[in-house]
Amino acid sequence: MLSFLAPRLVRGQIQTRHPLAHLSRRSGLLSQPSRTLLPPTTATVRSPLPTRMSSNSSSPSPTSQTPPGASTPIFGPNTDAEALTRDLSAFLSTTPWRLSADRMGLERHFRFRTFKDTWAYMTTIAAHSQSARHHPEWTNVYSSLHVRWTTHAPRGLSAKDLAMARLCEAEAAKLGDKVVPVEQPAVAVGSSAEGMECGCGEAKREK
Ligand SMILES: C[C@H](O)[C@H](O)[C@H]1CNC2=NC(N)=NC(=O)C2=N1
Repeated sequence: MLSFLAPRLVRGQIQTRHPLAHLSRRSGLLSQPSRTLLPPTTATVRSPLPTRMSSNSSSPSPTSQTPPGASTPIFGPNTDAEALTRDLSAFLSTTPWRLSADRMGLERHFRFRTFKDTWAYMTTIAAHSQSARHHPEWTNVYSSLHVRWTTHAPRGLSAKDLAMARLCEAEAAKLGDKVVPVEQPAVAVGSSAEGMECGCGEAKREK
């Protein structure tokens, strides 16, 4: 029985995770992942990128039908799909960033030591966003932050999203242990605070 094809129920949401995803996370051992026959879900897609990516659709719209390759990104028009696919694969296999469930965004969950650290990080990213004229979709609850990069117009994943996700990663790396390692949540929380572990209960009084 192909039990690994069965969706995993996490907090009432369906999660699709390639059974060998752990092999590909850093080792790159799984270069040709098999595709599941599952429709896109509201959960973060954790499968590594297939080698064949979606084309530059001018009207990307996730359908209710099973797509060929549920984890292929949906790029915006005028995107160099080949180059972006290559760069994305490298980025996703070396960082906690994930392709979002609608396949049009990159997202990562952060946890900081304190609210002050979180706020400072958001201020830094906000300033970069203003300069780059590309703005995040993000949700903050106390010291938790969920960041998603997608391009609204024209709709779809673009090189700008990857550039901003890289920038977020670089800024977080500068903060050292002010960024707390955290499992990426199975449930995408970009659209609401649901599922965000704020860490309030564990927090000591901030200065
Ligand atoms: C004119 C201005 O550059 C555009 O409206 C920008 C603003 N910030 C943006 N941010 C994001 N994430 N996607 C966009 O399409 C976008 N468009």
